[in-house]
Amino acid sequence: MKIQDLVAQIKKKQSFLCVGLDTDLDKIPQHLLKEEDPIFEFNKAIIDATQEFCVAYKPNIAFYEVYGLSGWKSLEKTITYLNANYPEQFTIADAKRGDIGNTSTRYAKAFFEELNFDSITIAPYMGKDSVEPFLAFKEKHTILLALTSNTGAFDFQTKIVEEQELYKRVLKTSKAYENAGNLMYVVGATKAEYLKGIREIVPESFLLVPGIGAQGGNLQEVCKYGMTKDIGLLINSSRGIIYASTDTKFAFSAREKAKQLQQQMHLELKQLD
Ligand SMILES: O=C(O)c1cc(=O)[nH]c(=O)n1[C@@H]1O[C@H](COP(=O)(O)O)[C@@H](O)[C@H]1O
Repeated sequence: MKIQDLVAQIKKKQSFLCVGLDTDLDKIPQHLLKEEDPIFEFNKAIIDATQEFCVAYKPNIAFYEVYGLSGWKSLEKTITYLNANYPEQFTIADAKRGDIGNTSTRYAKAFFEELNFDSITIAPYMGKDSVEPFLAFKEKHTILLALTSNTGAFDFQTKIVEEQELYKRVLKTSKAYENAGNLMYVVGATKAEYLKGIREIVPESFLLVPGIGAQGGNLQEVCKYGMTKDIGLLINSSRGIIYASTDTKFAFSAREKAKQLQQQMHLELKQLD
């Protein structure tokens, strides 16, 4: 998907919400466990119930890998369902990959070609030749971890390297990569106060912002410092939406949560007009 198409969807739906499909068999409603593929049935119900209020879905791959072959099948069915029924939705494989060049190319083919995701999350630690194989794919997007939402972010990302915080160096250095136009960045909602400085380096790039809801990040704070004239934000919520309730009304509860967030986003977007 092209960025212009994503921006058009955001404006049309008045939402820059990404729903995280971190689907856990221990947390989904128990009545689904009798289905042949409970993970897919859960995802399908959540997608159908929330799609009106969001513009993106982000399955975190760990939640599928943990179930081996059957988990991969559930993931494949989920992305196929999304692409077939809601092709306007931007899809993110939250896989946090990155390796030497030829290996990165295999990861890119797996998620961009075999599974047909629009984007993938990538760790920048191995540098240019580990990231560029992902950037080589046209109309696909590489979402580089910049400043993450967890406390461990302070172990390395905020440390000074050549007179600058490492996450700022990641932003600056990656801007010079080949096909850098395909880059987006992850910035945790719990680090909203850093967004002003981040926008000085990447004024227009789209940011994937996880960490509202369960992790305590604040949507208004993120918008205040992170929003651009073309919005430039995808705000993710996983547990806060998909486990809003765990009874037979789970899909309706998820829809209500997504709707609440969409309404808050609508208010933020009105300020851009
Ligand atoms: O890349 C991510 O999506 C990510 C980066 C980050 O810094 N923090 C973070 O929480 N995430 C992911 O975003 C999701 C957050 O889930 P909730 O806290 O349940 O909304 C999980 O899938 C995390 O793996």
